Amino acid sequence: REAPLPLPVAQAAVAAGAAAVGGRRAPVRHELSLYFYAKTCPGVDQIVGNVTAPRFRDDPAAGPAVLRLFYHDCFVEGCDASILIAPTTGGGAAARPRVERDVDDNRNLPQEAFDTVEMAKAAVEKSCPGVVTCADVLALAARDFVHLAGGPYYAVKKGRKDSKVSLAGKVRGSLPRANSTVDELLRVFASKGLGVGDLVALSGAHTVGFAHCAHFVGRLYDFGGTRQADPVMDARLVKALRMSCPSTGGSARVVVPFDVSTPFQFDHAYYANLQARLGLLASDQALFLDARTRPLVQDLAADKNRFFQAFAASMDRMGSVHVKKGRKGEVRRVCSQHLS
Ligand code: HEM
Ligand SMILES: [Ca+2]
Ligand SMILES: [Ca+2]
Repeated sequence: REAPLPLPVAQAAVAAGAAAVGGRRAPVRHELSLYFYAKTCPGVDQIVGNVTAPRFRDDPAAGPAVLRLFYHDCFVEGCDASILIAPTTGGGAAARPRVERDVDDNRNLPQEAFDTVEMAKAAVEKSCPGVVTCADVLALAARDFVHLAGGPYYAVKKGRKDSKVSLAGKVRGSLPRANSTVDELLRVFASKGLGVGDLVALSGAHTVGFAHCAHFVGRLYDFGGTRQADPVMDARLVKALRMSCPSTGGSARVVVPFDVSTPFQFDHAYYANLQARLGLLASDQALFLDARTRPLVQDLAADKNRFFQAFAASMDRMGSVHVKKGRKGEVRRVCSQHLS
């Protein structure tokens, strides 16, 4: 298969997301419900949809960015909108408490993702003031963007409370890195109650969106101290990526697509790319190299519908991680600020 190279180089874009392949059930957590707002805000899905659809049209980069935001929320202290709390300003940098967004792993989450959630929340507040949480709005918006990009439409359960805190210290160890091994990926996912099927399916979110050079440049010039490119990466891809990402002196703003064949379409091309050694991050390509995940990659590469089903099921599980209920949480009015 000829992959269309060289790659387009776009200016900074962002996103988040992933899916899961069948198999193991996550442990039962707090129960969310499709009908949580049936009496208090029955139109909530529609209201959010009225914001996400025009956003996708006007600024397609907001889609992957919001999907990634949802993932970064759920993996740190559960799906509680803790990621949305804005860094405080003034009072001197040393004095202010550091929030999740202050941590390196979250710094390049684009502002447009936060703005999109804030717009959807504002629309919901107009119809149902003080009722729907930011955590639920984020889950709905992520679903919408998957669907708008051509992915599956799945029902989103609701009833998450927003967090009362956002602490920088909670991020470390909760998010895998671009060079994580499959062992590490599995360990982090397991700590959220997610299994190997979830890891493979949710990683399929990298069928859309872009990454900054810093996350994969180590594979291009000096892999493991060899002064060579990662031998696993397709040589044409190495060449194309080197054009976008010089070994020194490149722009920190350059981004390249995860999926060289259909970067804007939510399809199952990600998995065929892994088979063709066109995975961008080491953590992506590793899913095809490891015997535990390779059969799942092959399975999803072969069947788009199976990927869509697995992704939807895993998004449901990821969206239920450590959900807060009752007085353990709040319903924020503005997603970037706690109530008090
Ligand atoms: C399995 C472990 C994962 C690792 C190591 C990982 C790592 C990364 C990295 C390094 C980037 C590039 C960020 C940048 O340079 O701006 C990225 C982007 C992205 N991630 Fe992941 N990710 C993982 C799982 C997930 C999951 C579970 C989802 C969602 C379900 C997801 C959705 C995305 C999306 C959509 C983007 C593109 C963002 C954009 O274009 O704005 N990722 N990821
Ligand atoms: Ca969170
Ligand atoms: Ca794609």
